[in-house]
Amino acid sequence: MTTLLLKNIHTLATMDDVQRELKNASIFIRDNVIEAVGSLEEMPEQTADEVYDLSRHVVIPGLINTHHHMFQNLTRVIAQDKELFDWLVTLYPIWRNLRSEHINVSAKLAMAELILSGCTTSSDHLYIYPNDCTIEDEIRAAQEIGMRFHAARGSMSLGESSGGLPPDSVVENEADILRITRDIIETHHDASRYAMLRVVVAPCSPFTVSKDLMREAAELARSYGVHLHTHLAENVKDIDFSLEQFGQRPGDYVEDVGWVGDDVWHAHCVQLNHAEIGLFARTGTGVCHCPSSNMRLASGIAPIRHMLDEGVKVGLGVDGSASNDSGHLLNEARNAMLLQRVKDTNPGALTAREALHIATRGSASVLGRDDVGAIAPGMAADIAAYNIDTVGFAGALHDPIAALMFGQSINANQVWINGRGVVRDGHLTTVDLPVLIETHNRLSQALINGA
Ligand SMILES: Nc1nc2[nH]c(O)nc2c(=O)[nH]1
Repeated sequence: MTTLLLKNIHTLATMDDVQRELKNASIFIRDNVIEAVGSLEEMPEQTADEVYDLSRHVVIPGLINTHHHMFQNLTRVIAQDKELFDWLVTLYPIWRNLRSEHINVSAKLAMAELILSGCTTSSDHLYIYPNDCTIEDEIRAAQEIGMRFHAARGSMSLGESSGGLPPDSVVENEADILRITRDIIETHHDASRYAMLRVVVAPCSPFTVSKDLMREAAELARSYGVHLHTHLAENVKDIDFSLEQFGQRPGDYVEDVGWVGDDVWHAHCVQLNHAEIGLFARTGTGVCHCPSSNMRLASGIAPIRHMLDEGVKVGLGVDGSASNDSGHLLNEARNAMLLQRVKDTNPGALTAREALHIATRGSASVLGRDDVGAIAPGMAADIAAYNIDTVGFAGALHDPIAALMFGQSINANQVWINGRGVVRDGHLTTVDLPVLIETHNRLSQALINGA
């Protein structure tokens, strides 16, 4: 057993059930679990195997990212001025040449970027499997870097010739998709508390898979008790496709194929209407909000305030790096807060604390986890600490928690995942970042050049 004591914390946002915010606080950790939170006198021991003085830090629970396409790091800033469908059609032929090494390296790069921003748990929606790519390429990446990971086994089966958006050359056979997804669940899914790896069943979107696959995927997921994830109602073209192809709005579509419930979360949901928001609230269906991508692709502004008021579970996601094109989760929370104010022309539409709540507790609930997202006894030791002696905090020390959201989106100085220090003094401890960046750039350049 090893112990870790974080003490003298300048400001601690616990995000616990009563949203406690503490000054001069301490956290005591045994192995991978938080044992105590409070003053130093309240800790079970006043010292530990490792002790950190965080008197110049604001500390929060590790942020949680509920939607990404990590392979897209290789193809950033392409199709810069296109909406979703045209953007995808530009990129599919480049992604057609992905190989196993691309998936592994880009996932590690994406995870490095997320962790440095203070994110400790991420999902990734990997939906394209050309050549020798497998989801195990990114599972390996998560294990190597030490990130808590929800591997969403995506898929595309509806090629252009069947009325779908992607070219036939990048889609898979549905029987293969279901067989491989079952194998991945059986091999890798860990349902236990503090699990570092879970599997999610995740056909890509209504315009890339058949309704049969959606139905069968839901049955498969439920037979194993794993979560379901897809894209939904991302922009107006997406709604038009649903009406033309299925004669249904997204709400009717997801009800029809069994994709509502507290084991389901949908990315984007920009264009959900009032009735559909009610459906999501009644059924416990979750939403991942991706504000930067929605701005980049001009998809619209998701009605997050309305969703929260109706009781919809809302989490946060950076989305793929080809439509964001950054994977900084703190910045995503900032954009969520600011964008909702624009939507509602209301400076109180989303507060800093609410934005932080979405990025921690909201995201945890969307992923179906009650062991991450808060700093409280019995929770996993996933913690991010930001140095407040920085230019961005100058003048904001009276409220460092608000400054994290309103101010410059900085990187974390220290990050622990499952009790393990993965960022020390601003540097990743588990990967050689300069080497990783160099390898990633070499692979990216060759992929974009069509080599
Ligand atoms: N933002 C994104 N939306 C998508 N829909 C879909 O089918 N693929 C994507 C994607 O990569 N990004």
